[in-house]
Amino acid sequence: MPFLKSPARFLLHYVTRRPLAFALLALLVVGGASSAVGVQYAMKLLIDSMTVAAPSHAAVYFALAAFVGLVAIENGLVRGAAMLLCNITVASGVRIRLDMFHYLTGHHIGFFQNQRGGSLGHRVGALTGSFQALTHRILMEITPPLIAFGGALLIFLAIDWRMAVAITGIFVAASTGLVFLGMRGDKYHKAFARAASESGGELVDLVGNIAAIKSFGARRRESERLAGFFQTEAAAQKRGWMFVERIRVLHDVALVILVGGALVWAVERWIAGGITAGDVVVVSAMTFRMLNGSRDLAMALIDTSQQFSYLRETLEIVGAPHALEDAPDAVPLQATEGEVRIEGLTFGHHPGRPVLHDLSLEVAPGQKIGIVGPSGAGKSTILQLVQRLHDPQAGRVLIDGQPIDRVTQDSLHQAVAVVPQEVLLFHRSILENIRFARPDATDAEVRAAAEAAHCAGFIALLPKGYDTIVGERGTNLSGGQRQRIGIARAFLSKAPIVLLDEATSALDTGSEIEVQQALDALMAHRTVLAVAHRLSTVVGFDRVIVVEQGRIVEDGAPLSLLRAGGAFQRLWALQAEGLDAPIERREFPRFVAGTALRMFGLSPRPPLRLVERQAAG
Ligand SMILES: Nc1ncnc2c1ncn2[C@@H]1O[C@H](COP(=O)(O)OP(=O)(O)OP(=O)(O)O)[C@@H](O)[C@H]1O
Repeated sequence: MPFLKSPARFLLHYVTRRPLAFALLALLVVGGASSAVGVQYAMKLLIDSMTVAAPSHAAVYFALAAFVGLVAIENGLVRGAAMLLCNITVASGVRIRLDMFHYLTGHHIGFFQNQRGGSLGHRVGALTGSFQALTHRILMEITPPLIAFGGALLIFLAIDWRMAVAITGIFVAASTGLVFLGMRGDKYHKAFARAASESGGELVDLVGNIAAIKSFGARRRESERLAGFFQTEAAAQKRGWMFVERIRVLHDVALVILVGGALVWAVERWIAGGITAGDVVVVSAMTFRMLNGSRDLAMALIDTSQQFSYLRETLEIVGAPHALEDAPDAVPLQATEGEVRIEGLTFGHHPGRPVLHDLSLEVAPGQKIGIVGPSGAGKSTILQLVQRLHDPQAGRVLIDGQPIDRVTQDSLHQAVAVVPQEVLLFHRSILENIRFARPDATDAEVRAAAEAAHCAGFIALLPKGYDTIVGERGTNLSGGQRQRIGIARAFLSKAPIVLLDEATSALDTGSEIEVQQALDALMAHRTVLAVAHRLSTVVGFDRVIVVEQGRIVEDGAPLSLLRAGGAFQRLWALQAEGLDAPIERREFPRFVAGTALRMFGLSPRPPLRLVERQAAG
């Protein structure tokens, strides 16, 4: 999307999407502003026709008709322009937000981890506001005074060229002076924008963490903290606002002096017989209008420049190039069997600090493979690379023989269902949340998926069954229930490959049994890669790989690995002994006795294991 690179391109892109509407709008604006100039001239004609020695009624009525007619035309055109502008910008606002949402969601997952979600959403919404403000300023606040100035110049030239020169000088000096002064206030406006964004972000953060605030009884404390942000914002807002008001005062003083001066000059010229009474009226009215216009023009120019810089900043963030694009010749993945092949993967989040080292793995269709190992070994990273959430520095992943960086990301994600530790739910009904996995699924298919995932029982007990709204992020459901909704989604997606990332580790034993039953049903006839901390969950798997420091150190059937006396058996022994739990949770006397025995070389378990565990942990 090259139009995301600069504010001017952005504006032009959305203007040229509706060329006829914007052309008509420009015509209406120019017509309205020209009619306003015509009104001034008709006023002069009217007064002149009334103040001649022998007024002609026909000439008076003609001038009157021209005056009234032009007033009507001006208002009609301006109102028409405003209505058309409303229609165009509202419709463009919908398009802009949809385009931005589409582009934003194409960003790499790491992009979102480094941004505040609320502030990104706010920026996407604000782009519409910027487009509307800019089109309004340019068409309704900058173009009319410029046309009024051009028209006035012509009228003044017809009356007295010296006045034309004087008024041009004044107009240009007043506008540029105001713009110059106004730009000096830019720092205040930027400071206000920064403070407003910070306090807005704080507010969103607090509302999002309301449970923590309540559980720590921190309402008062947090509201005092928030007050600090609001006060900073208010002070910044006041500084910017008062700066503008002071400029206005300056301008008003200049306006009184200049209009007064122009009027005195015009009256003196009339006394000298150089110009007519109509000329005096039009000179004073035009001078007043132009000086007022110069202020509006200057304010609009300042505002436009601020909107441009805000737009530029937002486009730099939202419009940053996508780190992970579909290849230009990407085709949809044809995943029928569900074979996963990982070839020589080397990957690190930071260059020079690899998390995975030349890791290879073949998972046959329908095979269930458990991935175990110490914390930080790179287990979840393997799952992320199979989903192509990152591109590796070396190596590749193939699904049914197709390299995943040669297929479309959407088709890849449809073929790979993920059940994470924390299932993310939308503030929608249960039915919609499950159907999220496959929008064209019928109600019956959604219900069948829910049954298969052992959800039907608890859904039946909810106040509105499948139509119950789950609350933001699923807060109205228990952890185990959310997990089973996640499993129902995976059922519905019909993906041949399932990735489980510690799907049961956050659950209590009761919930775990229910979720495990749902998972067992899900895993049947699918290829499964499951990261597990509780080793008992992978005992029934076809294979287990042990990952340590980004390398596979052991690979085999769980029971044979248990007998092999290697890494898996060590992990198993540690877990069985509870040594991978924090010391304070362990049975203290047993720990002390065990340590004493080990000190005297009497321990049935070599102390090396403890040392290893501590080193790994
Ligand atoms: N977004 C990230 N940016 C930088 N480093 C990261 C990021 N995500 C993970 N890491 C690092 O990559 C390494 C592997 O992380 P990974 O989550 O794959 O480990 P894991 O084996 O799944 O651990 P655990 O069992 O604790 O979940 C860790 O050292 C971790 O700190």
